[in-house]
Amino acid sequence: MGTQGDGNHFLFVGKSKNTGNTMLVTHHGSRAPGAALYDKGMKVANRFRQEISPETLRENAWIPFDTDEGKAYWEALQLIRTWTKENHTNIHDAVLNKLGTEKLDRYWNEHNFVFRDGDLFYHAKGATPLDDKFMPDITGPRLIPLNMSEPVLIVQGKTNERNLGFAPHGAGRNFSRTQHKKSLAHKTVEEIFDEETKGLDIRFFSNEIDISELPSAYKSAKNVRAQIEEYGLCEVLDEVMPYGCIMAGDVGKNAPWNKKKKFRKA
Ligand SMILES: Nc1nc2c(ncn2[C@@H]2O[C@H](COP(=O)(O)O)[C@@H](O)[C@H]2O)c(=O)[nH]1
Ligand SMILES: [Mn+2]
Repeated sequence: MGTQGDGNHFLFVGKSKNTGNTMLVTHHGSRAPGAALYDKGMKVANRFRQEISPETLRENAWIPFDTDEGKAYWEALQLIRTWTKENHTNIHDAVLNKLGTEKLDRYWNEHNFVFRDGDLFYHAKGATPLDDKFMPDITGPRLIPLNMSEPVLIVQGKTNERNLGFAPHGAGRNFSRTQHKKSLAHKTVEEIFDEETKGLDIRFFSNEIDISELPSAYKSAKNVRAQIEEYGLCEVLDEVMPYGCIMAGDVGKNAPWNKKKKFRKA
């Protein structure tokens, strides 16, 4: 609790285009507790698959909701949701405490999660819910990060015939991490970093640049924004103009948790 993990998890600081206020945006998911639930859930789902529909692929296994297991899984998902929100809140509170300041406002949103509308379950991979029916306890607009050098979009929207009540949750990757690294192999890591992060304060906790998290790893923010507009997916209310961000960095080279272990042993 209170840490953000690695990969594309980030703590982003920027300025509201509308008000000039400083804004802090954190991105991480359900992390280890979510992964543990997923593993357990898939084992249960696979038992149902073998019983109900052995011809269905293992990856497409499901747990029927009208069973004890289905209800328990849904409840566990809600617990994971609470844990995730609490973890974000912890990080935001720690920053406020350190700065000795108060927040003006706070809101959050979710993506890559399961949302329910009556008997329908929406697996919103790559999407963030706009419609309040998916998040009755929601308190503010939704957020769409694109990449570290682009504004985070603050959006709102209603269900329409194209969006099913969801907006894209980000830009998404251009290609795999390995392909991305290969495509830039003719440059040094430092060159790539300097070119892509000019004017920004980008920090990696491990002190190792992770080029697979730089803007070129993600789809063109301009295209994503144009498509949001073309298809009327949601309305952009404000933009958080980037100042900088902190991420774990390349933990393959230098994992902070390994260092901590050594320190504890010493
Ligand atoms: N503002 C930033 N946005 C980023 C950064 N790294 C990734 N991203 C965007 O967030 C989504 C997250 O999606 P997920 O499915 O991987 O959780 C991703 O699609 C990017 O568009 C960043 O450092 N700063
Ligand atoms: Mn993510």
